[in-house]
Amino acid sequence: MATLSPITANLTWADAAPDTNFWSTLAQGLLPPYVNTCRWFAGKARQQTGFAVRTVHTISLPDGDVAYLLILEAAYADGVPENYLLPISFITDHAANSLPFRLADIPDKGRIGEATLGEQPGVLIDAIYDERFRRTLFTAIYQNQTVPQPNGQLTFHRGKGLDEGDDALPSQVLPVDSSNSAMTFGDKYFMKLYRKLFRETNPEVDMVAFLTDESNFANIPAFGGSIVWKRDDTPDVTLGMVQRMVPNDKDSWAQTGDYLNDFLYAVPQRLFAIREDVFDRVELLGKRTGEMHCALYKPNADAAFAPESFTTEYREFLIKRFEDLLDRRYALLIDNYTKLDIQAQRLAWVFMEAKEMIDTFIADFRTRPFDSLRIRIHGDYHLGQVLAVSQGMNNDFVIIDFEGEPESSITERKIKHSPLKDVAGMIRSYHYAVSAKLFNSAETEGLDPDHLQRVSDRWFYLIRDTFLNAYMDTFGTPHPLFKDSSEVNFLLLIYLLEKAVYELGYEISYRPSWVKIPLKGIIDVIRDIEKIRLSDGNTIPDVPMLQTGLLQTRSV
Ligand SMILES: Nc1ncnc2c1ncn2[C@@H]1O[C@H](COP(=O)(O)OP(=O)(O)O)[C@@H](O)[C@H]1O
Ligand SMILES: O=P(O)(O)O[C@H]1O[C@H](CO)[C@@H](O[C@H]2O[C@H](CO)[C@@H](O)[C@H](O)[C@H]2O)[C@H](O)[C@H]1O
Repeated sequence: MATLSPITANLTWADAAPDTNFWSTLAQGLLPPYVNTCRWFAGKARQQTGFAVRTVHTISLPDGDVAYLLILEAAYADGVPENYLLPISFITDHAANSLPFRLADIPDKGRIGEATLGEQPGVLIDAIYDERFRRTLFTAIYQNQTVPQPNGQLTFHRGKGLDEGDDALPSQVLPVDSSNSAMTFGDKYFMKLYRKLFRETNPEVDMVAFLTDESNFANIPAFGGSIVWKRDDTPDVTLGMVQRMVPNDKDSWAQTGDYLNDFLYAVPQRLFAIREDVFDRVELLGKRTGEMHCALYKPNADAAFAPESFTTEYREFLIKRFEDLLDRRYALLIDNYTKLDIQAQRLAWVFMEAKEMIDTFIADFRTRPFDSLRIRIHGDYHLGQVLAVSQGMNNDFVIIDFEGEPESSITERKIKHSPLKDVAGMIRSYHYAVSAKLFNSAETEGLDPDHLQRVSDRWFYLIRDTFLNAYMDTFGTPHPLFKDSSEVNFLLLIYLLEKAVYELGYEISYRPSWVKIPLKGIIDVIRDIEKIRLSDGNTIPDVPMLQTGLLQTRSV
């Protein structure tokens, strides 16, 4: 908890909702330092100019107390402000012992700060750690409630995946650190509260509904309901979603980490060891990824999901977005350059020096003929988005988190792309997995970094090609979505580069010690672009395969 002086106000917590002075004191005092410690807050690396509580929704708790759903605006020196959802409860010292949960169990990251309100000392907490608040949200969904608020209404919608009789399940907060907050109910349901908010419905709800209702895709959790803030003449804002809980051993990031342990232990002995079942798992994930894209490819679907070609509009959108992303990343790198270690600084230089070449490569995308198709995709596909399931599904995978890239606007997240963007996401993730393991483990301390890099690359290329081959095999020929291997390779390079450049910002903002991983990913693509660059530098007639050449001989 931030060690700031407690705030004091004359009002009682129950009367706080309309008191703008109180919220403004909070937004200028306790909230900024607190929010800056939260994993879900994406503005840490930006120059913040202030916070403001824009809306306060009241949630009445079963014992007569209240919690509030704050819409907190974060403003920056550059760019538009962002809005975040912050549920908040006030636990008085007096009431602390009679609650259905123990204050001592709330982790520091859930404690906003001390306050004395109406002469009652206590602590302000993130309400997800308040069992009464969690229960109230779930009951409201179960009962399809609509709760009027001074600014619109909160609509709780119950989906098909929620069973009768499940209205009073014990709940807990999942200890995962990610862009949103996760809670579970009776180990049967999973609720996600979205943190960064947009003036539009969240694409995750559309995607989950389409994959369940239109395609019967079995490898996602069934839809259990949603929480939406509705106002007249303003687009709906999705605040949360419930899905069936998938009993999973771990996500594929953790599972790949386990497999990599075996690999890691062999490295100091100069052994290159990958178990056969690692390849089986990677192949299965390639197949499930292909099946997810088949399920999203419905030639007769309505406009939101119908396949589209590589129109000029899309190309211009992608180019503009990429150029903006690059500009922001170069600026972010310059601002944070001195905080990087020497190795990261070297990689950052190579990236900055390749700017012109990258610009030319992107520009080629403007005019290059493309006959491949675009569809709705997962959008933020990586190993952490795939749960490894053993119970009932026989060591299979379940794909989650269809929210898209946290940094993109919601409108952008609904734009159709080549599914190779997801494929690139997973390839990047394998690169992350091996890099994080080999370069951050005690077992490899003191080993020659160049040797480690070679070993890491070898693992990565083998796994990447195994994944790609299994993915491609899922569709049969001719491929419904990709015209030929040259288009596949060009698109993969462009999406790999875009993803790694995106990740660079993610790491600078959230995990500065991992910045080297996406930088290395960027440099790898730059090397591939260098290979295919023609002396006249204008167009690339045929794009050869990345590194190992497996795709080159494949027909698609
Ligand atoms: N349906 C589910 N069943 C069980 N666990 C889940 C489910 N959905 C998500 N999780 C767990 O919660 C974590 C966060 O969920 P995710 O959808 O990725 O949220 P975020 O948008 O915050 O990244 C996942 O990594 C996974 O461990
Ligand atoms: O919070 P989300 O799951 O929506 O996604 C964000 O966080 C991810 C990290 O948790 C981030 O993924 C990056 O790190 C992963 C390892 O932790 C790695 O597997 C991914 O390849 C890498 O992109 C993701 O980019 C971000 O959007």
